[in-house]
Amino acid sequence: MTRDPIATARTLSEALPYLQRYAGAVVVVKFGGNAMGNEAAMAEFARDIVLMRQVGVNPVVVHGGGPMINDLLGKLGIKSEFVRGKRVTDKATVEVVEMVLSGLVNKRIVQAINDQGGRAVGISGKDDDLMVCVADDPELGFVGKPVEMNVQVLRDLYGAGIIPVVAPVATGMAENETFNVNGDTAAGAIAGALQADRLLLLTDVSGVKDGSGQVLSQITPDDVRAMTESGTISGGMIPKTETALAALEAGVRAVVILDGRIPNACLIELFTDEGAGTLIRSTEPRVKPRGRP
Ligand SMILES: Nc1ncnc2c1ncn2[C@@H]1O[C@H](COP(=O)(O)OP(=O)(O)O)[C@@H](O)[C@H]1O
Ligand SMILES: CC(=O)N[C@@H](CCC(=O)OP(=O)(O)O)C(=O)O
Repeated sequence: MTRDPIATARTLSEALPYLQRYAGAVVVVKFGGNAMGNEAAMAEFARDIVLMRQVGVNPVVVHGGGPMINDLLGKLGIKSEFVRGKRVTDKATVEVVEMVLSGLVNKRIVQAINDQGGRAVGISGKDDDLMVCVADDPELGFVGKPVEMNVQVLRDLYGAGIIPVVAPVATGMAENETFNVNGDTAAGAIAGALQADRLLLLTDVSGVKDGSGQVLSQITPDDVRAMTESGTISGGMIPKTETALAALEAGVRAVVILDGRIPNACLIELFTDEGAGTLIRSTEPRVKPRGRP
């Protein structure tokens, strides 16, 4: 590929207001299992995260790994089903979930970030009691609903220049209890507790689509409620938009649902005029701020 050095320099120059705007910001990024794709996509994601850290953003990565859990459950001959976008989780399943999320997937992301020159440390919701849960719904078994968040460990990590990578597995109120937490739910709870500037939910669709299949560039919580009522928002999009509304309620400034499979998705959203995906925020129009606030 031939590169135009003038265009490269211009791109960097145009990013200046956004670099200034996001210096010191806390950005929680949910990396879904479907967005992880192949090794190249993983490396690309890791590079974006390292670049964010390099320009003074404090990224916190929260990951999923549903397809990877399905793989191991399949090999072990354990069946599992989903109810309203969440996996019904019995004792055998929760052990597999913890193995896959806290082990395989978490360490794969940590390694990818470190390979790009970042300093990533992988933890789960159990570490330092980051996320304490109760059962979400008796029908779902060991699926957790976060009720107590202890996010100081994340502040300590990013304060020291480290990129925390969080597996959505949590501890319960009783001793020796383990909960499987939906990755979107975990990311929203963490973003809310940190009062994050942005929550980016990376998935495998280009954003929230309207009835005719067009991606909407910005919607309000009222739009989300109306679209859920009418059935325009359904399936796996429900936990995402529910998470978005809860996060906004908790004080997160804006939530973006975007396609993690497109190259440099996070950078496009944070550092370009166009942005990416669907921004969910209360009322203000999608006008990117110029320079320091
Ligand atoms: N209005 C909508 N706009 C976009 N996607 C939607 C909408 N309603 C339902 N969906 C579905 O939600 C899915 C995304 O959720 P999911 O597959 O659970 O993502 P992930 O695995 O990244 O968490 C899309 O693939 C799409 O099929
Ligand atoms: C309760 C629940 O559904 N937990 C999810 C956790 C992983 C996840 O959220 O993965 P994605 O983001 O890749 O979908 C699960 O067991 O699949």
